[in-house]
Amino acid sequence: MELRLEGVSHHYGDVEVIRNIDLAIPEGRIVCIVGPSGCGKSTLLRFLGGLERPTVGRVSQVGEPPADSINPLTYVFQDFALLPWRTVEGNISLVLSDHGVRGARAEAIIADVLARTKLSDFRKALPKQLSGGMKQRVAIARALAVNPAVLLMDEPLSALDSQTRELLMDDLVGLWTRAPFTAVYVTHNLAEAVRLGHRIVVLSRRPGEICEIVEIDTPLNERRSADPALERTQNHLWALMRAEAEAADMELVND
Ligand SMILES: Nc1ncnc2c1ncn2[C@@H]1O[C@H](COP(=O)(O)OP(=O)(O)OP(=O)(O)O)[C@@H](O)[C@H]1O
Repeated sequence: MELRLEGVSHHYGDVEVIRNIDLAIPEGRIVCIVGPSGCGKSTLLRFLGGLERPTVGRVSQVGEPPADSINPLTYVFQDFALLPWRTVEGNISLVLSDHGVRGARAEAIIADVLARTKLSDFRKALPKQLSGGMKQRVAIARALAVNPAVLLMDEPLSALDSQTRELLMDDLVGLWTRAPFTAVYVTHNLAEAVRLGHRIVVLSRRPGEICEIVEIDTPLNERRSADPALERTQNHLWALMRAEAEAADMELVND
């Protein structure tokens, strides 16, 4: 299933936050959205997930979600959003039972996603017993459990230290390489974007318009952190964003 934004603009009251966005999220690809604070990245993600509607324009789903998809559009948030009183498996079983999936089918799904996210030994742990990286693995496992057509990820690694971010990026690359998924990945971090994005959408400061869409052909599992071509792409992205980020900073100060 593909997602499309066509001619999307949005106002909150008198404030124009998004202007004239046309964007496709192709099946089996990770599309990163980068841009300065307040440019409308999370708002776009809410439109894509159907949580909110744009003032102008169309958000559409093209094609069908996988037949066994339990929740076609699933979010992963920066703050993990785990229930502290439920174990790792309890957090995952809850979203399954919310969709009527229980018993042996739920057990099989939970075992599968825990194995894929290297959490099998932690199924009985409570969130407070886990590091930040492990908590985010649980959130990713929970999202994968519903076999989404599109994963909507809002700064999923921002709350983590840099080493943990590296490990989680490796995990996401491994997960995608073994079973390609479709994702929209909002981030401030350009290193994450060039590591994980097949397509990187650079937004201007508010109102967010598309400055450029950068495609990266290097397969995800061949991308290395010191790769000169990726560094060039990252520098190019930063050159696009720098003036916008500075101007956005000034706007925040003056708000
Ligand atoms: N529900 C709302 N009501 C009014 N204004 C809103 C609402 N949600 C977001 N905004 C404003 O819309 C603009 C875009 O917000 P959004 O959170 O989408 O930006 P962002 O690019 O994700 O920001 P950041 O990078 O800081 O997370 C901001 O100016 C924000 O204050």
